[in-house]
Parts: sequence; C-alpha cells; structure tokens
Amino acid sequence: MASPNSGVSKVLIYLLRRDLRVTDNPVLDEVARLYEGRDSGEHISSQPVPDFTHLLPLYVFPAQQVDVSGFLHKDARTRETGSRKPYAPARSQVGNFPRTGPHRAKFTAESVWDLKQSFQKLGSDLVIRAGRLAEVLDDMIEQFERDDSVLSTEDGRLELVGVWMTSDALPEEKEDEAQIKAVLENGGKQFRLFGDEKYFVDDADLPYSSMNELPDVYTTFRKSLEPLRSKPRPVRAAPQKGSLPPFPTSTLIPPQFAPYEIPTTLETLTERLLRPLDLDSALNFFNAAPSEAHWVSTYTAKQVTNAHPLSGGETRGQHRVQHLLRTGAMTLYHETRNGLVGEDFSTKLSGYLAIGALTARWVHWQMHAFEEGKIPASSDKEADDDEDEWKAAPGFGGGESEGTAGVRFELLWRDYMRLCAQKFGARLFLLDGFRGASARPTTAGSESTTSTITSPTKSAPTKTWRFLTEQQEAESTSPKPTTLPASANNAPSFALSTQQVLHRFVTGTTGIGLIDASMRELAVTGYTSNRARQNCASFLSSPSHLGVDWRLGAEWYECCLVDYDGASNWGNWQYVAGVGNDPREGRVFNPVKQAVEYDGRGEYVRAWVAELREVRVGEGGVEGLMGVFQGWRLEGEEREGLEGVEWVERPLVRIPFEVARRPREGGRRARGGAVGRGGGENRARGRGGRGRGQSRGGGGEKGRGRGQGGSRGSRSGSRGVRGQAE
Ligand SMILES: Cc1cc2nc3c(=O)[nH]c(=O)nc-3n(C[C@H](O)[C@H](O)[C@H](O)COP(=O)(O)OP(=O)(O)OC[C@H]3O[C@@H](n4cnc5c(N)ncnc54)[C@H](O)[C@@H]3O)c2cc1C
Repeated sequence: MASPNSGVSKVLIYLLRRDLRVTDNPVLDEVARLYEGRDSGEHISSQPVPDFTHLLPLYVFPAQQVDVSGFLHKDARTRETGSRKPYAPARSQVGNFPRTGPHRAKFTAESVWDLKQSFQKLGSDLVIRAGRLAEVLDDMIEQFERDDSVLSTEDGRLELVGVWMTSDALPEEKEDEAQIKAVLENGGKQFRLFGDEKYFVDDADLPYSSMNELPDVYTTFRKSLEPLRSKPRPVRAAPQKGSLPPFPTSTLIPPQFAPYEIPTTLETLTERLLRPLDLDSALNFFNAAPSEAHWVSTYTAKQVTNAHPLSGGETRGQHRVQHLLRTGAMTLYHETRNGLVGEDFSTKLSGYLAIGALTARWVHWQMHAFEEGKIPASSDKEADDDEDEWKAAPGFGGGESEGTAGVRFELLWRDYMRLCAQKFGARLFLLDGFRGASARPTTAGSESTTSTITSPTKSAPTKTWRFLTEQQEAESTSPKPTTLPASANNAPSFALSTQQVLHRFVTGTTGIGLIDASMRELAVTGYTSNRARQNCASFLSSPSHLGVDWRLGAEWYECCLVDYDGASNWGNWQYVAGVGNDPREGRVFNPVKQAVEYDGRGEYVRAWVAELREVRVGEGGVEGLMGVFQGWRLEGEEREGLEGVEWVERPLVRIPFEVARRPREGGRRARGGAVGRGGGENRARGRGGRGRGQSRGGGGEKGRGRGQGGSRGSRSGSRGVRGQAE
C-alpha cells in the first residue's frame, strides 16, 4: 500500500447504486480487509489488488432513471471542456411516465443522505453526482489526469487507480456496467464488479450450474432451497471508524460537471429532485387522502393512517426491523400480512431492500437472534436495548415462528424474481413476457450465465391487449380489442380510448372500490399492499376487465412505488398478467369478492375513496357494502351527493356479484371469513397451514397461514359470496 502522504493520493472509487448501506457490504468489507492488511484467505476475487491509499465513495443519480433537471445550474457555466447538453427527462418507454416519481425520489434522497452520514461517522464521506454513470466517471478521470488541472494544488494530486461496484441483474444496469468498464479499461484503470449480496441466498449456494436450470415455478425453486432458515450466509461486519482508507482531500475532487450542480443539504437535495415531478397537478384528486376529519365509521374507531410513513436510509431500515421484532409484528406476520390498513400488517421492508439499505440475510439474522432469545445486535447505538421489553416480545426465544418463517418465505420470492430477471434478460419488459413465444432467445446479463436462454416450458396464451397508441398497436402481433369488453362493462355503447381508461385507472376512478382505493393510496403515499397490487394488476391486464397492455401498469408502478425494484415489479406484473411464471392459466382476481374478503368492513375503500365516506351502509354487513365496493350499485338516498360523478354513473366495468345467504352450520367457513364458495386464490388453509409445499404465486397466492378472509377479513358470519371468476 502506498503511503497516504506521498503527494499523490491513489484513489479507489466505490460507485454505489442499489447497495446504499455500510453493514453487510462486500465491497466495504474487502476494502477494509485490504486496508487493514487483514488476510483471512477469503478474498472475494482473485483479481489483482490495485495499490490505493484513499477511498472515494460515490453515488450518482442516474439520469436515465431519475429526472435530474432540478439540478440544473441557473446560470449554467461553460467549462473549458464545454458544457454538456442537459439530459432529457427520464421517462418510461410505453406510457411516457416519469421513471422515478416523488415518493421514491424522496426516499432515495433520504437513503443517500443517511449513507453519507454513516460514511462521515466512519471518518469518510460520500460524493454525490448526477448524470449517466459512465459519463460522470469519464469526466472524473479526465479531471484527475489533466496536468494543468485546477485541482492539482500544493495539497497534492489525485490519481484514480480503479472503480469497484456491485453488479445488478437488470439489462439497463448491465449496460451501465459495460460502459463503465470500457471507460476504465481505456484509461488503464481497474474495474471490479462484486456480487450483489443483498438477497437471502448467496448466488454461490444455488443448486444450479447455470441460470437455465432455474425452475419456472417458484414452489420448485423454494423446495430446492429448504429449509430456508439454514440457507443465508453470515453477514459481513460493518466497518469501524478508522478501518477504511481516508477520504481524499475534498478540494481535489472534481466537481459535478456543468450544467448541473449538487445541493449540499438533504432538504435542498430533496427539493431539487421533486422540482420536476409534478404528479399532483396531473392527479388533482389528491385531496382524497384520508384525514381524521373525514374519517367516518360506525364500525370502528381505528383511524386510517398512511401505511408507509417511513423515511429512507439504512438507519431507519434497521430501526424498522427492530421495531417489528420488539412489538411482535414479525412473529404475527402470517396472521396480518394480507391487511390493507395500518403500518404494521406487513413488514414494509421492501423500500429498504430495493435500494440495498438492508440485506435480506441481515433481516434473517436479526430474526434468528430473536428466535434464539438473543437481543439482535444493531449497528445503531441509539437503539434502546431494554432487555425486559425484548423478553416480553411475542415469539422472543421461541424458535422460528409462523410469522418469521413467513417473512423468510417472502424474502425468497424476491430472490426468485431477481433470478428470473437474470435468466430472461430483456424479456422482463416484453409484452408477451417470459413466456413470450415471439420473443427471441435472450442472452442473460449475468457473467455466470452467458449461455443462450431457451423459452420457458409454457408459451404465452394468445392475449388481446388495448394499447396506448396506434403505433404500439401496429407494432404488436397480438389481436386487439377496440372497446372495453361489453360483457364485463355492461354498457356496450360506452367506449373510451385506452388513454382515457388508463387515466381513470391511475387516478383511482374506475368505479371499483378496491382498485380505486389502492391506486389513490399508491399515488398519495408511494405504497399499496401486496394484496391490492395483485388486484390492480389483474384488473388492468385481464381481458375480462380492462385488458390494457400490462406494461403501462408496471411503468406507473415504477413511477409511484417507494419500493420499486425492477425484477420484483416487472416479474410480478408479468405473473399476474399471465405472461410470466404463474403456473396457473387464466387466473383473474375478482376485486369485489376480494374486497369482501379482505376489506370486510369497507374501511380501506372508504379511507381512500373519500367520496364514499359518508355513504351509510346500515347494518347490512357485506350486502350493505356492495355500493362501497361498486359505487354504481348505490341507490336512492345512498346515492345522494354522488349524482353526476363519472365513476359512479359510468364505471369502467360492472362486476356482477351477489351475496348469498348460507346456513351458519352449513357451508365451509373460515375464521372471520365471509366466504361461502371459496375463490381459488384464497382457499382456507387454517392457521397452521403456513403453506410449505403449497402453491402460491409471487403476485398470487397469499392465503397461507391465515383463515380465508384474512385477519382483516369480513365479519359477515353466515353469509357467502358469489361472483365471477375468483
Ligand atoms: C403487481 C405487483 C408489483 C410489485 N412490485 C414490487 C416492487 O416494485 N418492489 C417490491 O419490492 N415488491 C413488489 N411487489 C411485491 C410485493 O407486493 C411487495 O414486496 C410488498 O407488498 C412490499 O411490502 P412489505 O415489505 O410490507 O412486504 P412483506 O409482505 O412484509 O414481505 C417481506 C418482503 O418480502 C419481499 N416480497 C414479498 N412479496 C414479494 C413478491 N411477490 N415478490 C418479490 N418480493 C416479495 C419484499 O422484499 C418484502 O419487503 C409487487 C407485487 C405485485 C403484485
């Protein structure tokens, strides 16, 4: 190792993307190991070690994914190298939506800032830039190397020795990696890609010699890895103060290239990111967000709150895990996970996992410690380790519970989605999905799987889609309907363009309560539950409902979700749209039946569809809620004040659905459930049936481990429900 004081600082850049953490971080672990001269013989790679004296952690807001126009300098100055043309706004391909909406922009800013503070606590720092990744690095190298650079001062000079970064499974990120590699290697610098270790099972422990062997069915994949509790590798320790090489003299670090400038506080960073993202004016129904003043319920005093009020960052993510364990929410997860209202019905860890602020195996080991009766160690010293409180937590020291096992089960879904993305490459984004008969074999991006990928075992059934533009329609080979399906709509003369249908879908004005509640919640908070996501995805894509090109839904989710993760989002959309890895053909969610089962008091729908809050549902139980679940069914006095409301008068779809009385002792009825005739995806499995060996889907089956109707299911007792499809 060269001495830090030799005048020339040999700089290694650690370029961070979706690995925004210091704990359980393979790159930092390796850097610290080399810097400290530790050699346990466990080096991550056999590549030559560059001679570095300083570490420069770098995060770049990627201009193709995030609109960076808010960073434009108001008097864009021109440097000698010439000012660059500003980047075009980052928009999605099919629907032209902003690729990163306000919720994730804010969450990302918080995560980046938290990381910066963590590096500062370690005696280092994080440099923030904006642009295309390879261009930012290219510019930095050029600045480093110019002899006449204003950066070469009596303080010394920086010399870049290499760039290390974590690999990613998606094609766009792979392209970035290839471009960065080319830039580095042209300049004679080292480029090193580390495995992405934020997942549950390490790549090296998968029982496949190539991605071609990855099963097309999740259950088969899961079974090949059971028992899940024994699968994750140990976490890598967080670096300690002094264990990382020093941060280079900041005056020597090349500035952000023109015409952009980088804000210097979290507040301004967030403000600049949000500046171009004016979702509110596009969706001016936002005043429909639940507020206590509007919340009227004769059934419950529970107030509806934002289900995802969480801020970004590793520190907050670690707190969240500790909170879930300490309150028993993780232990009870199997009972609550299909909830729709509240903060703790599910873990809400997805945002932290997506951005790499937490790793799935870190979550596993926290649960493991808890299960073994040990207070999980947190790197956050502020956490209050009140021993008595921990000991009183449900499940503490009780071994693996149904709840913690359920969380492991879900975390593995995330692994599976990512491996599918790796296996099928760009097919993740194709209309006919993984199953696409028309898709050409793709070369997977992974270095370990460069072989040509064959089609999955099942080909895509022929589907009809409504497209947004004539051009998209012309480019597609599938048959296209021109109006909404008359049978479902029940109003054949009512023909809207796809654009109008899509607008009503994303603004939560379809006329189907569960869908509208979820789409409004998504736009307002950046989160909606898995149950609601499945229903919305099915409703948009199914030919018996809207039959719209599912990629538009996936893109809208990409825009809005705080927890957007390319593989999980597009993989789940494919799954529900019937072009992905769902082994069952033609499954359709009936959002009215689902509302009856999972929102049996109408709390969720009435929280988010403010127009329905005043509707009196009487004592009619589920029957009385039919007008909440489909506004057009409101009659007489119930309809007062809603005359002329477009989605009440002319819903996009009318779903025939009746509530049938059943003798109490007769039909099959699950705990708290409203179900007489069970729909396929929600069949009762009883408390104990956590579902090992049961088939369920990423976008689909979530009924395991809880009665049909779920912990928040209808309390309608002796009533059964009948409806179309499921
Ligand atoms: C149409 C659709 C789109 C989706 N888009 C995304 C997305 O962009 N990002 C994302 O993280 N999840 C996505 N999911 C999966 C799932 O809905 C979310 O992970 C979950 O709702 C997040 O809430 P949670 O953290 O409380 O989940 P929990 O129920 O607490 O689950 C724990 C963790 O397991 C993982 N997980 C759970 N279910 C799935 C699943 N089906 N697929 C992959 N991972 C899963 C998540 O990391 C989650 O944080 C999508 C699902 C559907 C049906």
